[in-house]
Amino acid sequence: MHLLRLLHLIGGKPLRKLILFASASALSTTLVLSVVTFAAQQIDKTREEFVNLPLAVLFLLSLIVYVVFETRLVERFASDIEEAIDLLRMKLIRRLRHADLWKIEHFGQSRLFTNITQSCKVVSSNSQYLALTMRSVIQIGMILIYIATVSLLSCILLTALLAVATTVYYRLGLTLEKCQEALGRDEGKLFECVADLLDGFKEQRLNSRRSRALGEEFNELSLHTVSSRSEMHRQSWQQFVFGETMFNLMLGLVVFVIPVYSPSVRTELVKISAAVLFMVPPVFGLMQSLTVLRAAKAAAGRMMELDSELEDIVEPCSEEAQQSLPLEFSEIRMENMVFAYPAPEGEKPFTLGPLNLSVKRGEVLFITGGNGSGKSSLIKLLTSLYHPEQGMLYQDKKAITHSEFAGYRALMAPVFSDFHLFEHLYGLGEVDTPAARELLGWMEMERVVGITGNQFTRTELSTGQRKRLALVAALLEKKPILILDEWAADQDAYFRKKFYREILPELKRRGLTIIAVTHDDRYFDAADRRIHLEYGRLRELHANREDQV
Ligand SMILES: Nc1ncnc2c1ncn2[C@@H]1O[C@H](COP(=O)(O)OP(=O)(O)OP(=O)(O)O)[C@@H](O)[C@H]1O
Repeated sequence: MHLLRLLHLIGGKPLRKLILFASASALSTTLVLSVVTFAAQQIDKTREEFVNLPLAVLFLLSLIVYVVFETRLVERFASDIEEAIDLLRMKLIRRLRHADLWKIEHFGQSRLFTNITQSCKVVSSNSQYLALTMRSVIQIGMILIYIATVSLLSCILLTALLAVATTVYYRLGLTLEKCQEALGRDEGKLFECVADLLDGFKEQRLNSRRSRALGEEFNELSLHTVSSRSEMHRQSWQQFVFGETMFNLMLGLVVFVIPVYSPSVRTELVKISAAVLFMVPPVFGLMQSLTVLRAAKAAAGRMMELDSELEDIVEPCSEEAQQSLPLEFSEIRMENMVFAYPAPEGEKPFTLGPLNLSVKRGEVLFITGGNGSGKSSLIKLLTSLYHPEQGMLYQDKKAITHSEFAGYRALMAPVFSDFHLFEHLYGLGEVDTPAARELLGWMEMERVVGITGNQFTRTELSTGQRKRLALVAALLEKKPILILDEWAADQDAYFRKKFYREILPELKRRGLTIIAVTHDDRYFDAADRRIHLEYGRLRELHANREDQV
């Protein structure tokens, strides 16, 4: 079972301890039952008027043992399962951090997000039911043994009835689960519709026909959800009524059926009925936990599955085995690199290459080309985030192998076209405050945002402003190569000019190597070299002319 496999992550011992606590708790309840029925019998036999003190003490002791072990069981299980979830979650994040970009792009973000956040929550909030199941099963077993010591026939009949009841209850639970899944799907569609409404709020406000159609769609989906939810409640109630009925049937079996087949048992009917009544909490506990546990089990299964899938998409070389490369270099080079995107059957795949490109230290290189010509893909290849089908990357004479990717990437600080602005400047350690202040001033952002600790004071800004901050963050990394993908596209005319005429030359003067994807033909002369891409093929051009070299 996935939950137990999850517990195994923190070693086998916790499980043994849990079984021990569950057994002690179950044993003490059975002892309470024996003491109560024995005391009742004694009172009936001897007609004593005084309390049987030793029995009362034993009763209290058993109760104390029960409370102590039951509390320890739940506490222990909660902390063990949280520890196991934490281990698995850390493992997932570690794998995710080292995943191959191409594979992660095709993995499905929502699935990753749901599993790492939601599934952990489901397992965490429902898994205490595993402790309840464990304790309930042991307790039912002990009570049945107790009944067997009183009447073997009663024990056999009650066990058979209990087995049938549990099986049917479980099957009813499966139907209920299907209803819950259907409800989940319907609710998902409903939430998508709400998300559509919020994301496209402006568009729907400006178009009343679209707004009405969206409203009608929402009504239809909402009605669907209502009927799915009603069906789920019906099934859930049916399951509950079945559980109660089966329980009453057990009592009926004791009082009306068993005496017919075993007349000698008549004197013990009180004992057996009391034992059956003592079974109420564990039987209901078991039934309740079976339903809830299925959700926790499914969530734990999803996390385990994600773990093994992520194992397949991590880059082949572990973090520990990565070797560093010298930060000094005279050139980085792509040699005969070919990369093809998969294409639908019968269609020609977009192929980049063969690419041969050398970038010298201190050079400003512009990459130009039409939409879809392969510029961003080339950047991903050059930064070793995508892996080619053929060809290699070189740092000077050294071919970059899997174990040197981290060292090679350490040369570069990027601002991608679909950049993410981290509010925290992760990995910078102590921020060089004067340098940060100078950069913010340079980007004309010093009045808008500051840096305290190693965090921007705000990031809710316009796209152009956020890009300026992303450039500040990249420059604070103090890497020798700056990679920019259409950085100036969101800047106003004034700042675009400042970028090409002031910032880039100053960065070059400071010794940075700059590789920039750009469409700004007015400023092509700001580069030392320009390469142009057309349908994945590369041509080298003069920086300010279209003609081929
Ligand atoms: N994930 C993908 N799966 C399949 N094909 C893709 C994928 N991403 C890009 N492509 C294909 O690769 C080609 C190059 O894409 P790329 O993003 O590198 O172009 P680009 O030159 O950066 O374009 P733009 O100027 O529009 O940003 C595109 O024509 C597209 O068809």
